[in-house]
Amino acid sequence: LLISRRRRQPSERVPPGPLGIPIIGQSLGLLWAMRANTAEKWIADRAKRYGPISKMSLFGKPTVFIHGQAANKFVFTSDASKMSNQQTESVKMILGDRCLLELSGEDHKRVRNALASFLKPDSLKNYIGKIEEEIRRHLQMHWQGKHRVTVLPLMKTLTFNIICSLLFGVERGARRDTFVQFFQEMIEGMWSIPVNIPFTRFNRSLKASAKVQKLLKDLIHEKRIELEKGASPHQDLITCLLSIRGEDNLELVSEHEIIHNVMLIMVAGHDTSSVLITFIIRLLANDPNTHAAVLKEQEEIKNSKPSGDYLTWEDLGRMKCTWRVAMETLRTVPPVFGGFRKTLEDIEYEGYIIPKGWQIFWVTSMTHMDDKVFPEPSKFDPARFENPASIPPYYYIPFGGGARICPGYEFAKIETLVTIHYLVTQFTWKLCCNDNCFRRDPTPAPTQGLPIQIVSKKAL
Ligand code: HEM
Repeated sequence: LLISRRRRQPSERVPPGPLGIPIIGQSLGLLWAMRANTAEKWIADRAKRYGPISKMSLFGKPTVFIHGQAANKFVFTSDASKMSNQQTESVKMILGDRCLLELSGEDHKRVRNALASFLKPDSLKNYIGKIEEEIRRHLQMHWQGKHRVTVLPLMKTLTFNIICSLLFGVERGARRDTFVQFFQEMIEGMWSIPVNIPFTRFNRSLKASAKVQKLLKDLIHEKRIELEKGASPHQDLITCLLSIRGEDNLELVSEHEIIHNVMLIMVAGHDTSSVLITFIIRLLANDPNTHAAVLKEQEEIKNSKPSGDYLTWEDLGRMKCTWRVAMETLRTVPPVFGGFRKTLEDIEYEGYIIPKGWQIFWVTSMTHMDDKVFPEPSKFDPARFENPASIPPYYYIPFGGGARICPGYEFAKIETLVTIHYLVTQFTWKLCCNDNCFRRDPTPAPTQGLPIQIVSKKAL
C-alpha cells in the first residue's frame, strides 16, 4: 500500500516495454519484419501488448513508440523547442547537415518556404508540360513495342528523370546519366550502419555523395552566370532558389543549403512517387471495376481535347476518381513507413515521461487501419475518399502532418495523375506472376519488381 501511495519518480514513469540487447535492441526484429512484409503486424503486436505508448531500442537509441490519432497530433504539432526531427546517422552523413531534415526553428521555416515557392500549385502549374514530355518520352523508349516490362525499376527511372528535368534543369544526355549513376550509388548506402570502412555500401555511398555535391556546385556556378546574363529565374528549382533574395538583397538560401536540399528532394521525391505509381498499376491489374472507372474518366478527358494536346491544370482537376484510387493506395500501402523525432527535454505523454534525448517513433499505417474511421480496413475502397472532410484529422497521414508535412504533395499528385492518364489510355496490362508480396527496403517494393505483360492500344 505504501509503495502504491508513494508518488512515482520521473525515472519510474518511463513507458513499459524492454529495451532489448544493448545497441541492437529491437532493430533487427523490425528490419527483418520489414523485409518479410510483416512490419505492420510487428508494430500492431507491440501495440496490443503494451498499449498506446511503449519503449524499445531502435538503431542504437532508446525509443518510444506511440500510435493513434492523439499520438499523431502530438508528434506533428509539438513545439519545435521540445521535439526536433531525427534522422539516422547514415542519412545525416550522406545528405548533409543543412538539408531540411536536419534544420529546425527559423532555419527550417526559411529554407522550407523557399522550397515551397517552387513546389506550390501556382508555380507547378507552369511545369505540367515539362513533366508530361518526360512521361511521353519514357513510354516511347521503355514501353512502346515491348511485350513485357518490370514496373518498379522503370517507375524509378521515370520519376528520377522528371526530377532531374524540373529541379536541376539538366536535359537528357551524358551529364544527366552521370548524375543518375552517382545518385543511385549514394542512395544505396543510406540505410546502412554508418561505419566508414573501405568497400562497404556506406563508404561507396559517401564517396558518391561527395561526387554529387561537386557536380551540383558546378551546376550552381553555371546557373548563377546564366541568371546574371538575364535568364529566367523560373527554369528549375536551382535557379529559383538562387534568385530568392532576403531584405538585404543577399541570397536567402546558402549554396550549401541548396546542394543539401536538392539532394534531399531527389531522394525524398523519387522513391516515394515511383512506389505509389507501381502499386496503382498492380491494383488496376487486379481490380477490373476500379480499372474501368479510371479508364472511363481518363478517356473522357482525352476525348475532350484535340489529339496530341498537353494536359492542363483543369484536366488534372477532373481526375477525381483516379486521385481517390491513389489516396486509397496510399492508405493501404503507405510508401513512408513512419519516422523519428527527438525529445529536446523531458516530455510527459499519457502519464509517462519520455526522457530528454530519446527518439519518438511514429508509424503511418496504424491509424490507416483503424476500423472506426475506415470500416473493413483491409478492403480496397476508393469511395472512402469521396468526402475527405469526413475523415477526422490525424487519421490519414501518408504525407505526415504539421510543420514538416511533405512539401512534395502536389508534385507527387501531378506526376502520378499524368502517368496513369497515359498508361490507361495507351496500354492494357496483366501481371506476369502473382507478385502480391512486398518487402520494405525501407519503401515497399513488390518482391519481383512487378513484371507485367503489356499490349499497346495502338497495336489492337
Ligand atoms: C507519394 C509520394 C510521397 C509521399 C508518400 C511522401 C511522404 C512524406 C512523409 C511521410 C514525409 C515526412 C513528414 C514528417 O516527418 O512529418 C515527407 C517529407 C518530405 N518530403 Fe515527401 N512524400 C512524397 C513525395 C515527395 C516529393 C515528390 C517530394 C519532392 C519533390 C518530397 C519532398 C519531401 C521533403 C523535402 C520532405 C521533408 C520535409 C520537412 O522536413 O520539412 N516528397 N514526405
